[in-house]
Amino acid sequence: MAINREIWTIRKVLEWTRGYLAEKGIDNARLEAEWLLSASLAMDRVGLYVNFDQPLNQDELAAFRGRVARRARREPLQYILGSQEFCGLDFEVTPAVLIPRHDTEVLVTEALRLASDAKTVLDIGVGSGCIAVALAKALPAATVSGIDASAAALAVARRNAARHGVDIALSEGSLFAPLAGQRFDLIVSNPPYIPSADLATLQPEVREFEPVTALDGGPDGLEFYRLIVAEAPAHLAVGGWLLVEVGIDQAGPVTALFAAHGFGDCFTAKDPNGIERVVGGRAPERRPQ
Ligand SMILES: C[S@@+](CC[C@H](N)C(=O)[O-])C[C@H]1O[C@@H](n2cnc3c(N)ncnc32)[C@H](O)[C@@H]1O
Repeated sequence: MAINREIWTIRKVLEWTRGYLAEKGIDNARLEAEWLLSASLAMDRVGLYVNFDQPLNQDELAAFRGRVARRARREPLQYILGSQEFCGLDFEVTPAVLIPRHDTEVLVTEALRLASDAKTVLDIGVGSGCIAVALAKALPAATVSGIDASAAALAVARRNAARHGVDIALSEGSLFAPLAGQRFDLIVSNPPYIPSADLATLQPEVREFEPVTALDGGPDGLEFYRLIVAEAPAHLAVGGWLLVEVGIDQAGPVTALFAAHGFGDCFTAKDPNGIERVVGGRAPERRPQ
């Protein structure tokens, strides 16, 4: 796309970009080229197909080139486009937040299956707000709270709550620190869970662009589960549920943590790829004081 005098139609731009992005190691290069061009022309993908022979003007080419260059450096498509769909809702994403993953939707599904009568809900590590907003939409009578250690992530969560017309009580702090004395019917969390030594092996989109504070789960990846499972009983109502997302091969050790802290009705649930993705359990019985 360097020769200025050439005529670059939508068809030609897409063909060139598919090849270029594929060379840079990007799967689904054609589809990504279409998303990037759609954003640059403010035209949906069907529009691209029906206007294949339309030439791009210099401004359109410049805007598109900038986006392609970012993607070629392996910046995630979602940060370039500024959004990601989750549970059928469109979320703003910036480099301050983890990009919502479809695998996480099973956490929302299980929470709604088990605790559809929850009146008070807490999401620890709220990030973009995807889980908290999806739960708030599905449980309009519930009061939903979210905690994150990152002020920048909370700003994104606040905009996503406003975008979807839900009220979420957002607080900055570590785990349960801002919540002394508060109890919830349902606590959910998708905490950082990548073992520290594995961070360097992640694909560049994740390793170089997503916030490390959303990924690093300590030496064995289980650091946050130890803290959350130990502290959750003091913040769960009688019969309340704790549900956490887990990484590959973590369901066993995390279930053991739940059992060691007296949780009942412990279960695991798989994501659509057949990987154990959620561990849950009910608040341990409270001993008389
Ligand atoms: C894996 S991301 C999950 C984000 C979002 N809930 C989702 O599922 O896409 C984990 C989140 O935990 C936050 N976090 C990391 N350490 C924390 C801590 N000590 N207390 C509260 N939140 C923390 C990160 O800032 C990040 O937003």
